[in-house]
Amino acid sequence: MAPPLAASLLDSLSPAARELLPLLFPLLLILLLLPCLAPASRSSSKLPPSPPGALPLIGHAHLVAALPHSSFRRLAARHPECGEFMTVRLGAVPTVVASSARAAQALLRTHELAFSSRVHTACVDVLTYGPADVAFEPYGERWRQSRKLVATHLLSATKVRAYRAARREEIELVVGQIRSAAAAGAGVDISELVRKYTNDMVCQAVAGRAIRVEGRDRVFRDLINQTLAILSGFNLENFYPGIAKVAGSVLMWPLRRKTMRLRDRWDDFLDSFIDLRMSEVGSNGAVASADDQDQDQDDRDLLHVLLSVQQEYGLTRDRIKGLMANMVAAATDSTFGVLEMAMAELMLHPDVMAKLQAEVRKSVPHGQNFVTEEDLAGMAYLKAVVKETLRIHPPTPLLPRVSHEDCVVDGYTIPAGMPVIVNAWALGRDPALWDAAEEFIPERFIHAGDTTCPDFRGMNFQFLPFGSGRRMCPGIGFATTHIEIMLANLMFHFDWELPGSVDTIDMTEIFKLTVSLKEKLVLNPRSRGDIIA
Ligand code: HEM
Repeated sequence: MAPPLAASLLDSLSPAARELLPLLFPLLLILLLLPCLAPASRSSSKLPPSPPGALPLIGHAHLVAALPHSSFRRLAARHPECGEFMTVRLGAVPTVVASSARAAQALLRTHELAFSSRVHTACVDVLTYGPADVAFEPYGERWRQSRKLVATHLLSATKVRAYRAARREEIELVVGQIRSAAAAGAGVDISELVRKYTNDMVCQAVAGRAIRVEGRDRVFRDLINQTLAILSGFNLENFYPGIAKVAGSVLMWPLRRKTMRLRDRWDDFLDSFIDLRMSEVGSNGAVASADDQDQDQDDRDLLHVLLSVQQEYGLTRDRIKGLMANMVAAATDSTFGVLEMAMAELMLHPDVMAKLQAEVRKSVPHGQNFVTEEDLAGMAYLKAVVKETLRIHPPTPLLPRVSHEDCVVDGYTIPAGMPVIVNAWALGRDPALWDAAEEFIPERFIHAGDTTCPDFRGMNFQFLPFGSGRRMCPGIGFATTHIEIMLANLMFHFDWELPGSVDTIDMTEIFKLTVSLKEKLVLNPRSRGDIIA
């Protein structure tokens, strides 16, 4: 999953390492050739087929461009023998890519347990405190415990409901900002507005309202951006683990130093929250801030809950930090990406936008000037628009797993420890499974009474925006509630136009583990002043 690999590799080297390169080269060559000189391993002959074009040293990396989901689909389509499963070599690492619904089902359902871990590297370990989070923690008892904690105390339907008032407050702020822009005849940066909204909401749910004080929400966003940049950038360990092991201290020094500095910033930031809460610990050992005392139990943020069960669950401080950082990072860009893409698609499809606005405006009782979460229940077209956005633009286009035991899948032997990727983006656009697969047509999700209409809860393998199986996303309810209520209000309050100088929307994507638009989405709002008091 490299940006053009050779260039990134050179960029990542320190000046000293670049000077050493001629000396290191023979060593690198021996390390790279070792697998070729060794007798073929028992299982390698049974790996899925590889597309042609692999080069010495870099394998298929030159064929994988900045949008790996799109490159993998192109490779699979060009070489029919690779259409379901293929083995691509990224640097020295063979990786199995699944590109069909049948292949996804084989990995994520039939052999679900064998593929329920994730690859992690030294950088991931540093940034995830171990790993001590949910997303990178290897499958096992500790992962189960962490997942249960966040599923119960952050992501359950009751908890999501408890943040209804905070959501409303946040959306009213956004609507107010857009209304001011509309009055001034100015454009609004939708990308920035919805990114801030999702980040603020998840930060509040994780660390409480104090997050907004002194611009700390901005610090959180910056930390997430830096973390995603490191995790999605070039890392020698991902492509040449052998070399990284032997010569890593020289070659990886710049990246390790950058990662450690970032981790120090995470530490300072998260420790400040934890210290503040600890200073509020009551005499009975229970964590209760002045704010919390009159808070409903369901309204307590994740940090509060983690501290109150710290002893019972044996949670270390690092684990608490790992879980907090993971929730904010996993929630922000994915949720924001759907809102941004939905608005972009609606602008490109004015007929869909008009139909959605009509549904939303009709569903809100006369005289009411805000779409409430109760109103959402009747909005079938809104839900279809969100689903269609998730189908055609899944914000996490690749589902990364690793096998933790040798496993025979469809006649191929995938050895323990091999990275496996399900290309969820390709599944959602497979012309064999979807009519007019490249078109944005929300109606495909609202055939009245049709129970075959695909759902995104992990059982329809042509539609996996949230993944599938025990590692599937635990944040579905949290995400869809935040997306639906914001989108409905954007449709209710405003009509939308492209800025005068622009005649279409640039849908070019950028990939940083999640996908979003490369250029920010700027639109001109027009207020529906007749409705708003
Ligand atoms: C539209 C928004 C979102 C999308 C499309 C999305 C998608 C995904 C996907 C595809 C995975 C990998 C699943 C797999 O390997 O099968 C995942 C994992 C995860 N997501 Fe989400 N996600 C979203 C929002 C959220 C939110 C709001 C949270 C939490 C507040 C969250 C927390 C997580 C966590 C913790 C994992 C790791 C689960 C594990 O490994 O056990 N996500 N998400």
